[in-house]
Amino acid sequence: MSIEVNGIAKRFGDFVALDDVSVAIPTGRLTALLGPSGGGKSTLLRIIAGLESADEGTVSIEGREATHLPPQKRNVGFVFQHYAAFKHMTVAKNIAFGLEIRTHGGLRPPWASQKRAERERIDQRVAELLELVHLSQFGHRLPSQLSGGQRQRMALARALAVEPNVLLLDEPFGALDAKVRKELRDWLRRLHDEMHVTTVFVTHDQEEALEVADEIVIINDGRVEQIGSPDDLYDAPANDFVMSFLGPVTELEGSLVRPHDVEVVPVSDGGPRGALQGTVERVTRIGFEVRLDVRPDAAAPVVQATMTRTQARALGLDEGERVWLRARVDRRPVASGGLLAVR
Ligand SMILES: Nc1ncnc2c1ncn2[C@@H]1O[C@H](COP(=O)(O)OP(=O)(O)OP(=O)(O)O)[C@@H](O)[C@H]1O
Repeated sequence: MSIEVNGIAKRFGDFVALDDVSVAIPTGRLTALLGPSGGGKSTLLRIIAGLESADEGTVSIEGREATHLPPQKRNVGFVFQHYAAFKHMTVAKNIAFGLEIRTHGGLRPPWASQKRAERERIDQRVAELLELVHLSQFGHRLPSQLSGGQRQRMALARALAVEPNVLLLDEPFGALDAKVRKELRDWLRRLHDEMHVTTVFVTHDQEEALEVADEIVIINDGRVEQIGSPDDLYDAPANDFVMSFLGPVTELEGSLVRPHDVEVVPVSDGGPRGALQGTVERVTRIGFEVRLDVRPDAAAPVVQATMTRTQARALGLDEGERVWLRARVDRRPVASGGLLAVR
């Protein structure tokens, strides 16, 4: 394991931000800390980085006890949502900064020949990093002359420059628009496949986590709800919270089910007897998908079902149509009160 967090507790005054959190993050993987706003994701990441200290518990990085180590001794790279670049330095200089500090602590080496050799080594490394983040032609620009997405890639290059054991990213694409976010997400996955640096990133975006991460840690209200691969979590959620957080859910005969797992058959077609009967109240077309709101005859909440346009057309489904409803898969009993069901 690359990072082991054990029994971490963190309070801000009376407020419990993290409560007995234990997580083991495997080496070389891309792990997402996912959960709703205020759940404690950033606090956990900052404790791993050493930017915040825990009230209880331990952190070890690459097998080394790190609970009381300062951030600069942990060999971690860090990227925030809003990256603070040195505005007056070029992109290349920004990336070189960490390398220069590391090699000679900011002091000039005494001999001219030494200085030249070192300069060449750093320049070469910066050129490699610029290529890695696809910014080769932008090295001479100032950060203000880059787009938001390019700036975040520069931030990643800077974090990677010192060859960290672990890369920690706090909503790295959070401030960007949806299209750029999506591009950077694909790019991060490819970059990770090339580099295999153990990476932990915070996100509140389910799709981002499901698409990019090898492992997902779901954090809510200062606690870990579940840890697993995207498939594990999606197919076998540990509880209603995880199920509802990872995708849409609807209530069908007292159980939670995903709308695309609701089978809808017109009553006129015979249909699966014994299922719930209802009337299609609304048909909404969203891109290739069709969403149906069906009001059951029995006193029960409206059921949502989704299917492709082709399926909807083949079934001839329209508003006012009488239909049978049935779940295609096992369902989860609804938590008391059914608060998580879509109504
Ligand atoms: N320095 C602080 N002082 C007081 N409260 C804090 C401090 N830092 C965080 N908190 C509180 O701790 C809780 C967890 O915050 P944290 O930033 O870890 O959540 P998060 O899951 O990362 O949320 P978001 O997605 O909104 O960033 C929040 O309720 C926040 O208000």
